[in-house]
Amino acid sequence: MINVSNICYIYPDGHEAIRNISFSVQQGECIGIIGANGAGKSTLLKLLVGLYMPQKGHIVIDNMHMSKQTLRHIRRIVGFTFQQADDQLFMPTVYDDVAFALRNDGMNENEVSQRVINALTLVGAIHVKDRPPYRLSEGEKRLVTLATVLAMEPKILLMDEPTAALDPRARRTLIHLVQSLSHTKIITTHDLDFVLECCERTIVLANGTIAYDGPTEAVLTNEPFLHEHHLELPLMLQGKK
Ligand SMILES: Nc1ncnc2c1ncn2[C@@H]1O[C@H](COP(=O)(O)OP(=O)(O)OP(=O)(O)O)[C@@H](O)[C@H]1O
Repeated sequence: MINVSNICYIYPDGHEAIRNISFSVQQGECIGIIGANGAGKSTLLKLLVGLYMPQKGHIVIDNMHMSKQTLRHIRRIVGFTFQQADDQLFMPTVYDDVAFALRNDGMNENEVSQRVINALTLVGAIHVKDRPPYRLSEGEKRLVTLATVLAMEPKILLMDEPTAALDPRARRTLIHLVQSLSHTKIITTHDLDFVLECCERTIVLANGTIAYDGPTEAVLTNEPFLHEHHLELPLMLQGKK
C-alpha cells in the first residue's frame, strides 16, 4: 500500500529532518511511529501526505508514484489528521466542516448527511454537530477532525498525535475505533500505551533515521533501548516489571 524508498528531507533552513529512510506498509497494517521530540515523526507524515516533497528518494502510494501530478489522486486515498486540529476546521458548524469535502466533491445532500452523521457518531462527537468548531475543547476538535477524514472514506489513515488532549473516556473510544477500522493506519504519538494497544508494528525514529522497525511488543518491552531513545516503558507494562 505504501513504499518509501531512501527518502531525505531538508528544511529550507538547511536542517536535515529525514535521512535516507525506507520502509513498506502492507494493506491493513497499523503502524505506530514513535521517537523523542524532534526525531522527525511529523515531518515523515507530512511527506507521506505530500505536504512536503522529499529532495531524494521516492514514495509510492497504492501503486502511484508521488509527484505534483499524482497528488490530487493520492489525497483522495490518504486521510490525514494534523497535530493542530484548528488547521483543519474552519466552517461555521461542525456539521458543515465534516460535510465540506463531500459537498466539494459534488455529493448529494442525502448522502452527505448520512456520511456526516455516521462519521460523527463513530468518533463519539455527534452531540457537538451544530456547534461552531472554534468553541470546542481541544479534545472535541480532534475527534471532529478525525470525523472529517473518515467521512471521505480514505484507504489510508495518517494520524499525528491523535490522543493528545483527549480525556480518558474519549481516548478509550478512540482506541476502540482505531482497533475496529480496517484502513491501513500510520500513527505518530508519544502515547506508548496507545501504540501497545493499537499497533502491531512500530517504527522508532531517531534523528531522522529508523532506529527500529518491527513488532511493537518486542520494542516496548526493551527498557534499555527505550531509554537510549528518550522513551519509557508504557504504563501498562510498568506494573509487570
Ligand atoms: N519548518 C521547519 N524548519 C526547520 N526545521 C524544522 C521545521 N519543522 C521542524 N523542524 C525540525 O525538524 C526536526 C524534526 O521535526 P518534527 O516536527 O518532524 O519532529 P517530531 O518527531 O514530530 O517532534 P515532536 O515529538 O516534538 O512533535 C526537528 O529537529 C525540528 O526542529
